[in-house]
Amino acid sequence: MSDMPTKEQLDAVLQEADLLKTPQQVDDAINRLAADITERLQQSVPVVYTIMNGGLVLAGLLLPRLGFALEVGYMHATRYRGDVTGSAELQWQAPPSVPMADRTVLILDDIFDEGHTLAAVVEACRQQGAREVLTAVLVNKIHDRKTSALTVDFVGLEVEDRYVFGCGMDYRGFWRNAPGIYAVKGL
Ligand SMILES: O=P(O)(O)OC[C@H]1O[C@H](OP(=O)(O)OP(=O)(O)O)[C@H](O)[C@@H]1O
Ligand code: HPA
Repeated sequence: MSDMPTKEQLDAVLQEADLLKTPQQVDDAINRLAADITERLQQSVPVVYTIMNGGLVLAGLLLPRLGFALEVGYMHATRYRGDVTGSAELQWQAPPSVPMADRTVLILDDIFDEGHTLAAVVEACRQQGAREVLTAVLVNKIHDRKTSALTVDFVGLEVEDRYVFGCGMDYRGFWRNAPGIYAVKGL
């Protein structure tokens, strides 16, 4: 990955970006996710795993809206490592933090793009003996380059085929904290 961008460059990225989803649209989507997940999982006492770093914002906003007994864990798997294109190989920087044998598992992530990351994580959960593995993402990116047959169980929002950031998603490691969902100018 290239050198760290300057503050001026980072500010310009946000200023020039296209706002695809407002903070209100994100909030409404997370309410819908919470209702659908509650209906499906409220009896299951699941382990809810966040995939770091991208899933962090979704987890923080979603978990308090789930009013049933659950356990929380995290894992850090990365394919992009701060770049805007993914490498073939998934790197595990932190393996799953809570045992999942014979449990219902819900995986939270920010974005389902080409699908490598979530497919690999779901496979890892199955190998560790999870009884059932469900997935939830804030954003599904619409294109025909999906690399896995995985169907995400709970999707908050759909976005067009551009490089997006905000609400957990980064541009070169930055702007995960942007409160809406933005597309980088020219990408
Ligand atoms: O569907 P895919 O094409 O596999 O892309 C989606 C994944 O890419 C991002 O992770 P990244 O590897 O950038 O790590 P991060 O969460 O630390 O940003 C994002 O958080 C997803 O986990
Ligand atoms: O469009 C994206 N934005 C941020 N992170 C990502 N990881 C995969 N696709 C994206």
